Amino acid sequence: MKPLVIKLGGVLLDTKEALNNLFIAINHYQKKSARPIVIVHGGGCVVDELMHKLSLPVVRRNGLRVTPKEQIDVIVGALAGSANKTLLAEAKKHHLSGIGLCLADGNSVNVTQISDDLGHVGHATAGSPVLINSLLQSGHLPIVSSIGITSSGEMMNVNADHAAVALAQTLDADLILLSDVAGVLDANKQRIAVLTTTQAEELITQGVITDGMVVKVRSALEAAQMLGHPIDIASWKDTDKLMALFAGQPTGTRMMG
Ligand SMILES: Nc1ncnc2c1ncn2[C@@H]1O[C@H](COP(=O)(O)OP(=O)(O)O)[C@@H](O)[C@H]1O
Ligand SMILES: CC(=O)N[C@@H](CCC(=O)OP(=O)(O)O)C(=O)O
Repeated sequence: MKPLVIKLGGVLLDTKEALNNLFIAINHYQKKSARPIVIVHGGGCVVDELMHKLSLPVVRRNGLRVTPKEQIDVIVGALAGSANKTLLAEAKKHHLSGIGLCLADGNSVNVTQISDDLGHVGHATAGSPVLINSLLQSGHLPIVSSIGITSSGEMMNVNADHAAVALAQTLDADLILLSDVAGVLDANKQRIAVLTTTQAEELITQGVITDGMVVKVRSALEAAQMLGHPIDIASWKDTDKLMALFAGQPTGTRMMG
């Protein structure tokens, strides 16, 4: 059975009740289904809060955080440290055997620097499935942060949607991108049930899809094309629909590629 990669991020990491509900759903699903789960996470909000406390500037370009050399250490601390361990703690509380990893562990996702302009921001591509598959076979729940390391040993900050796509490719897995919205919304703020590449690019041009959702939508469409099946963008807030979502029902926006 194909593994299921679930991408988490955003304010979820700061929302105790929603995290609790999500892990209840993961626990129930793991008891009911033989399908292994892998979590990939970001934590842009956790990074923003830390930057604010440290009086460091937050600069994003096309949805990606500009990450100067002198900031990569604190960003690694926030994502591979605080955010990763927050999720690991939640897994433990729900009696799930979480293993905290980053993209570089087991060379699961390969990362190269995108450009000097963005600094320590990585482009992610599929790597080796060996480590994560062996963890899944022994009943663990891998929880993977979006921090990667280049072949020359440089730490890179990877957008977590990009990281999730690359990891889903590594594992030939199904992929769900969870966010704080019901799905991709149209100009009237209504959830769009199904979206193709052409429709999505029109909505981006019209300014209906903006900010982080542009990266998410393009990542999902790329993944749908590469994996050969649709990808769902859905809400972590819809607790009662999570089990159905994990089982393959479209509760958010189904991205067709
Ligand atoms: N058309 C759209 N539909 C839904 N959300 C959108 C849209 N355009 C912009 N957004 C914004 O994108 C956000 C989700 O992207 P992002 O903040 O990067 O999510 P996450 O941190 O969960 O990965 C939403 O909270 C919303 O503010
Ligand atoms: C390069 C880049 O933009 N990295 C992201 C990584 C975290 C992330 O993507 O978190 P969410 O999924 O919560 O948005 C950042 O620093 O915010």
